[in-house]
Amino acid sequence: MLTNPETKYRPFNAFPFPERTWPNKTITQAPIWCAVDMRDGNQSLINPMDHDRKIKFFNLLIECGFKQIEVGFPSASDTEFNFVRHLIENNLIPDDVTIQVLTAARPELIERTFEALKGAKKVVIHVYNAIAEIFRRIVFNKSQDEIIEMSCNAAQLVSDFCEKNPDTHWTFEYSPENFSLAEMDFAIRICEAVTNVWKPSEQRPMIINLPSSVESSTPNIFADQIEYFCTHFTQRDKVCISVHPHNDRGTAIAAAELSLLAGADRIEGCLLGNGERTGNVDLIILALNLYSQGINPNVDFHDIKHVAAVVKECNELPVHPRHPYVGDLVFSAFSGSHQDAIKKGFQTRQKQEHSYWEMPYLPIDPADLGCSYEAVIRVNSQSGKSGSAWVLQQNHGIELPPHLQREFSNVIQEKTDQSGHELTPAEIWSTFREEYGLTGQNKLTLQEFNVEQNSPNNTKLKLALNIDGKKTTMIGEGNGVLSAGTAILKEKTQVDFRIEEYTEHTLGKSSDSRSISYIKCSNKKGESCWGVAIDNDILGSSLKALLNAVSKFIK
Ligand SMILES: CC(=O)SCCNC(=O)CCNC(=O)[C@H](O)C(C)(C)COP(=O)(O)OP(=O)(O)OC[C@H]1O[C@@H](n2cnc3c(N)ncnc32)[C@H](O)[C@@H]1OP(=O)(O)O
Ligand SMILES: CC(C)C(=O)C(=O)O
Repeated sequence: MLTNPETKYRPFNAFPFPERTWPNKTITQAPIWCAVDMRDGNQSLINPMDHDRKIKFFNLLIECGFKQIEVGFPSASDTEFNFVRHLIENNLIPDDVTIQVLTAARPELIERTFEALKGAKKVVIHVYNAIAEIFRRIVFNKSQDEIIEMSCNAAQLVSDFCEKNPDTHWTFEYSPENFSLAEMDFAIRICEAVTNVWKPSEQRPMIINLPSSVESSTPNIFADQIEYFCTHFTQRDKVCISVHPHNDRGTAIAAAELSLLAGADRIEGCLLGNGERTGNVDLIILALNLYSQGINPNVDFHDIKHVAAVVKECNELPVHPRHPYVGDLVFSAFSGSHQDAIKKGFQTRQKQEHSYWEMPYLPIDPADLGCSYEAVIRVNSQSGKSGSAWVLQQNHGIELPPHLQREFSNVIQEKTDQSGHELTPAEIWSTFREEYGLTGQNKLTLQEFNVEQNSPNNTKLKLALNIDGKKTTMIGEGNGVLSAGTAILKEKTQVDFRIEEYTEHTLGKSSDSRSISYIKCSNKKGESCWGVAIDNDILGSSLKALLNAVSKFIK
């Protein structure tokens, strides 16, 4: 039996901070990014990355334009240690990239970490220890002062190692782990103490990284914590403030964005949000959120499918089809009213005078991420007339007349209702061809024709037809080719019909483009049929479309 939550859980103990200013701010520029996939991401994998997967991930992060990359926890294992050595010894770190490594505040781990870093050009040396009350009590059994002493001793040791390795450009980073669970004044006190040991300067800059190691509150509270820290930390101008949001409540993105309003300069996270438990904040989402607001994120995801494929391979984890910007379904509309709006959006875009992206239901242009427009509309039983019309337009250049869109949509609806499945573009195309006579398997097929224009209002047409396999030649007259054809077909088939609608256009833009004609005929019983045909010339396509429509009246 479940216990009542009120007897088991307590609400987050937020602190009052009415001086907050972040709600009135907006984000105007990208933060400094640090990708921690190869450390925080890696430590959460079922099978941590081996050397080859790490190299692949490192190269991907460089391709995407990350300039700070946490490459590992060198004291954790030989794989981690050797990987860092491999990068340094083989000169694999571009000059504009700084590697970052993590160590706990333990002397033997710090020593091993510096061994791994010998000969590196630029390094962020990142030290952490947990500071929240529950960790002080349960994990360390230490008082606040003892925890400060542990951090400062570690900071001093790090500083000594840096002094001994002056050829490397060092940046210090300190993370008061589980900052967001800690008492704010204690977090500030411990960071002031570490800063006093490190004495940051231009030569030895310092980052204070404020993690929500376990996300435990709503994102506005995290933003308050960040603003409180930034406004109460006495050496704010000497340090870069970084955040490291985890996603336990599913709000890491919001927490990261609000923390930028609250004063953070830098964000640590992972591609696709990999990381401990529910993951770290997803850097792809954050960057593309900025991009779609007209802010240059300073990282490049122009081929998002490639990025996702490498991340999937290295992490051995799947990507959810609804994952923002990346999932297979995020640029696809199945539902009719969405499809209609998107189709109209693309039509409007061809005529619009400005270049801004204004597209119903598509907050970002899929083409900017290397995705095609083909899949923005997919067809199932939730779809409407614009769905199948879009598929024909995108794949075959076909511009269905509005009434035919409606009629074809009913045909497709019947199929999707029956099958319960999506119809692929190939299935939609073959249904269209069968339905409107484009397969060439009709009662009436055209062999040859000849047109004589006797006067502006008199056309003589000679048609060589195949009717149910038998060849017949007939002659008829009318005020145009279609009326002459109608006269011939009425006589030959004994069907009393008339042409209700006729449209044609070229398929493609070159001089040898083919023509497509659409004809709707109705008979005395009030039945109507559409025929469609494609031919090298417009007379051929219109006569064939007529035959295709009339064929349907012949049982
Ligand atoms: C929030 C984070 O993601 S922090 C990063 C966490 N990442 C990892 O742990 C991955 C890499 N880690 C490892 O491979 C291993 O933990 C190692 C090799 C580094 C260390 O392994 P071990 O020596 O077995 O230590 P273990 O992992 O059990 O750590 C627990 C000990 O470290 C202490 N400790 C934990 N964090 C810290 C810290 N930041 N600073 C100082 N001591 C710490 C604990 O109090 C405990 O000490 P105790 O045994 O005296 O009680
Ligand atoms: C080491 C720190 C930054 C960390 O990974 C966390 O707190 O989640």
